Amino acid sequence: MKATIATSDGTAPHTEAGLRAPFIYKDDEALEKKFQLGQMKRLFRYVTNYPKLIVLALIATLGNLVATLFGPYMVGKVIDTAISQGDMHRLVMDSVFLLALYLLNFVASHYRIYLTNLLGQRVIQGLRAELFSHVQRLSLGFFESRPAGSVLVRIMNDVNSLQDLFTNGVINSITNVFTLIGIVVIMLSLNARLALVTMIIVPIMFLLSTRLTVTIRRAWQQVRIRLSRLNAHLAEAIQGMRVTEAYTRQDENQEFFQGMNFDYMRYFLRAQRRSILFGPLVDFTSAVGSAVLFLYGVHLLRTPGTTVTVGLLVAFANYLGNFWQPISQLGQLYNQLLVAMASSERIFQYLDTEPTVKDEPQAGRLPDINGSVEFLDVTFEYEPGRKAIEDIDFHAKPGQTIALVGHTGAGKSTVMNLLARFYDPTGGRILIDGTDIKTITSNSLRSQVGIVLQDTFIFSGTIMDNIRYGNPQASDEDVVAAATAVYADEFIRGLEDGYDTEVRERGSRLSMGQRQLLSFARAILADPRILILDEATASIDTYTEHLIQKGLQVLLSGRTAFVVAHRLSTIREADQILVFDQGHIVERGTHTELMRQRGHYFSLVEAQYQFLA
Ligand SMILES: Nc1ncnc2c1ncn2[C@@H]1O[C@H](COP(=O)(O)OP(=O)(O)OP(=O)(O)O)[C@@H](O)[C@H]1O
Repeated sequence: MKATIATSDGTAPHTEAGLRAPFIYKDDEALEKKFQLGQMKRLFRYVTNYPKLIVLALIATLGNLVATLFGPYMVGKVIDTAISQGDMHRLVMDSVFLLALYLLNFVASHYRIYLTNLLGQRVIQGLRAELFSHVQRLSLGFFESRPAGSVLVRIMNDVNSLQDLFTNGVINSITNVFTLIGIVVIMLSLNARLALVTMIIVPIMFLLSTRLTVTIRRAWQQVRIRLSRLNAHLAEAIQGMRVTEAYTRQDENQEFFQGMNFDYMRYFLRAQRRSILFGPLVDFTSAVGSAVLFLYGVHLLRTPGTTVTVGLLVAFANYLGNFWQPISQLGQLYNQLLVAMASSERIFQYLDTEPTVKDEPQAGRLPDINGSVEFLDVTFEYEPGRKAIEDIDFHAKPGQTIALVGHTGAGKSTVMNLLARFYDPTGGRILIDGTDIKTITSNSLRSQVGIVLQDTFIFSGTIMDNIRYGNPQASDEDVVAAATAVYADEFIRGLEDGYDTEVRERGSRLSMGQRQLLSFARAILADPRILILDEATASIDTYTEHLIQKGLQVLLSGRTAFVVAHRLSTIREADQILVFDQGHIVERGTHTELMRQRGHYFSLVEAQYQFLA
C-alpha cells in the first residue's frame, strides 16, 4: 500500500523544516466546508431520533435559564433590602428564595450537562455503528481502492468531530438565544439608559469570541495535522523497520522524523500562545464593561430622581457576567457547523456508497452443493477498459483439485476473487452446481466456499479463538480435532499456553509456516465444499514444509479445490492445471500432459517451480 498521510494543504513532500519526505504524503481531507442546509437537515435527523432525551434536556435547561435570569435580580434585591430598608423579614425571605434559585440552578446544571452528553454520545455511537455496519457490507473493491487509514479516520475522527455539535451545539444554542434575549429584556426593563450604556461591550465580546476562537481553533487543527503526520510516519517507520535496516536508511529517517517532531513543537507552541491570550482578553473586556457600568452607574446613583440603587448596579454587573458565555458559545456554534459540514460530507459519502456486488432482490440461498464449478467466457475489468482476465472457460468437477499457475499479474487471483464473489464478472457467467452465482445470496455462497490466503490474518485472541473463526459453533474438541487433522496440533501444544496462547500483534510471533497451518485448521473447521487456496511462497523450514504438505493433502481431499500453486508437489497432484498468461488460459492439462507439450508450462516449471519440488 502506498504511503499516504493526511495534510490539509496538500503540500506533500516537504516538512516545514525543509526536509524531503521519503514518500509522498497526500491528503484529501478538508477540515471545514461551506454550510449546506440539506446536509444539516440530514445530520439533525440523527438527533431527532431521541425526542425524549431532547425534551428532558430542554426542561433541565429551562431550570438553568430561570436561575440565570432571576439570580442577579434577586441578588440586587437582597442588597437593597438589607442596606437601605433594613427590613429583616424581607431580607430572610429574599435570601431563602435566592438560595432556592441557586439550588435549582445546581440541580438543573447537573442534569443539563449529563443529558446533553448522553444525547451527544447516543447520536455519535449510533452514527458510528451505522457507518461500520455499512462499511462492512461494502465490496472488496472499496477497500482496495483506498488506504485502510482513511477508512479508520472516517469511522473514528470524522464521527468524533461531530461530538461537539451534538453535545453542546444543539441544546445550548436554544438556551443561549433565550438567555441573551431574557437578559436584554430584563436589563432594559430595570433601567433602559444603564442597560444601553453597559451593552457597549457586547459587540466587542462578540467579535472576540468569533474571531479569536476561529484563530485558536485553526491553530490547534494545524497541531493535529502535524501530530497525525508524525503518527503516520512513526507507524510506517516501525512497520518498515526491516526494509529500513536492510537499506541502512536509519539516518535519513531520523533526520526526517526530527524535522517533523520539531514542526509539531513549533505549531503546538504557536497554538498555545494564541490560546493563552483568550482568558486574559475576556477578563479584560469584562473589566472594561464593569468599569463603564460602575462609572455611569455611580453617576446615575448620585443624580437625584433616578431609580438606580446599589443593588441594581450589582445585579447589572452579574448580568454582564452572564452575557459572556452564551455569546461565546453562539460564536463557536458557527465554527462547529463548518467543521460538521466537512466531516458529515465524508461520512455521508461512505453511507451513500453502494456495494458493487449486491444480492439481487430475488436472490435465493445456495442449497447444499456437490462442488461443480464452471467458468463460461468470464471477463473482468477492475478499471474500465483494462481487462484483467478475458474469456476464461473451465469446468472443475466435484472433488477435483485445480492448480492455477502463471507469471505474476497473469490473472490467477482475479479468478479466485470472482469465484468468492468479491467482484462480479464484467462478462460471462460462473456456475456452481449449474446455478449462476449472481442469482444466489453472497452469504450462502461464502458459507460453502472457504478461502485460505497466503498471509492469513490472525486476530487478537487465543489460538483457539483464531481457529474457531472458521466456525463459531465449534466446540474446543472440534477445534483440537481440526488442528490435529492438518498437523497443526504439535506446534500449538509447543507454545507457552497451548491452544490458550494469546496471539498479539497479528500473530507476528508465529512463523509463516505456523500461520499457514493455523489457516488450514480454520478452513477444515469451516468444512467448505469448495476451497480457494493461495499457497504461501515464503521459505519454510523443511520440517514445517513437510507438515504443510501432509496438512494440505487432508485439506484438499473430498472438496473441489482451486490452488494458486507455488509448490511443484501440489501442482503434480492436481487433476487439472490451468496455465495463465496475460489474463488468458494458454494451456491446460495434467502435469505429465503439459510437460510433454514442452510449451508455456514447461518453461514455467523450468524457471519457477523446480527448486520448490
Ligand atoms: N484491485 C485491483 N485493481 C486494479 N487492478 C488490479 C487489481 N488487482 C489486480 N489487478 C490487475 O489485474 C491483473 C491480474 O492480476 P492478478 O492479481 O489476478 O494476478 P496474479 O496472477 O494473481 O498475480 P500474483 O501471482 O502476483 O498474485 C494485473 O494486471 C493486476 O495489475
